[in-house]
Amino acid sequence: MIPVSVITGFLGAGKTTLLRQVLRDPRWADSAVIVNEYGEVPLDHDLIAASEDAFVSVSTGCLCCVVRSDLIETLLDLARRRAAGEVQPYARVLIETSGLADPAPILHALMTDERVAATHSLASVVTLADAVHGTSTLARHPEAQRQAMLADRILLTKSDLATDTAALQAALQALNPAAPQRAATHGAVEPEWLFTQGRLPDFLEASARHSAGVASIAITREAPIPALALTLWMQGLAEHAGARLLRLKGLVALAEAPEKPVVVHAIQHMVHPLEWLDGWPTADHRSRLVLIGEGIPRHLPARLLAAIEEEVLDSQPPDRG
Ligand SMILES: Nc1nc2c(ncn2[C@@H]2O[C@H](COP(=O)(O)OP(=O)(O)OP(=O)(O)O)[C@@H](O)[C@H]2O)c(=O)[nH]1
Repeated sequence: MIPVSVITGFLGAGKTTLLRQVLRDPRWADSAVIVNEYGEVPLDHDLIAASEDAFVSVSTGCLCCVVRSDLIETLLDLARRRAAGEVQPYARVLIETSGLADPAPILHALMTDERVAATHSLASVVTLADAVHGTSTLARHPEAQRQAMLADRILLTKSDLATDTAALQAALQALNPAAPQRAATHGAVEPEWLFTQGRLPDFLEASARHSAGVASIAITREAPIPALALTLWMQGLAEHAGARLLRLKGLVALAEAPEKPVVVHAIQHMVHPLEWLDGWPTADHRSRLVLIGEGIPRHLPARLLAAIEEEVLDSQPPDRG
């Protein structure tokens, strides 16, 4: 599986600057980069290509669907060339989205295209917020809010230019209480923090909080969950919450193999195929699920899970139950 990370953030937030900095690190230079720009002139492409020895493919377009299909085809074409030995065997793909993009359709496309899912896994969504303009951008642009809501990690850029980032940090925290935040200047941040898979505990340990309509709801379970119950629960949630479910993430001990947790990952109602880890990343072996949603009744997810679990356990043959 080739890990894919998505770098998003409003226009001018510093995405290209970050990418250039990351690619300068010899350990991260073996990344393929896809830049998704609006407009006719692929400027970022040149900026990155001029400075670094990495592959850059550009897809341009204005409509989400155009961008989306271009992006998928670009990704698949890269993978084909990688498999054929036509390009270096890059270790990961970093996608820079357009500053105006709501990342949800892009994440959907990545997670639901079967050809992509067969060879790629979504490692992280990194959102950049400009310390100078971030607060007003968030207030004015729904795309910027969506970018913050869907982040796994939030990087505050241009902290050298702003003396007080407390208001921006609070606004981001309100939109996405689960995403850890860090400040950086000119993209100087450890790439591991941004792009390494398995940082789920950060996300999961954040406390559940309410904000204007958006809430983070956490479920923690001591006992392993039967695989069937988990599947039915996710289906039930998708039916009940639909598009109001913005993000679901979890690390779950399945009753069938509790020593190997599965990573549960969904964006809105699209569920990513389950991914098994070789072992637990920390000493905490409880199942933990976090949902970020708009207007989902706080107790609905936990109650639904409990009801389905009971149903599944009851229906098991006595010798197994
Ligand atoms: N002072 C300062 N300037 C920065 C920092 N990060 C980025 N910049 C500058 O901000 C401007 C925009 O940065 P880019 O990296 O092009 O931003 P982007 O998000 O790729 O922009 P778009 O592709 O247009 O959305 C450039 O002039 C950068 O040099 C920072 O941490 N500090």
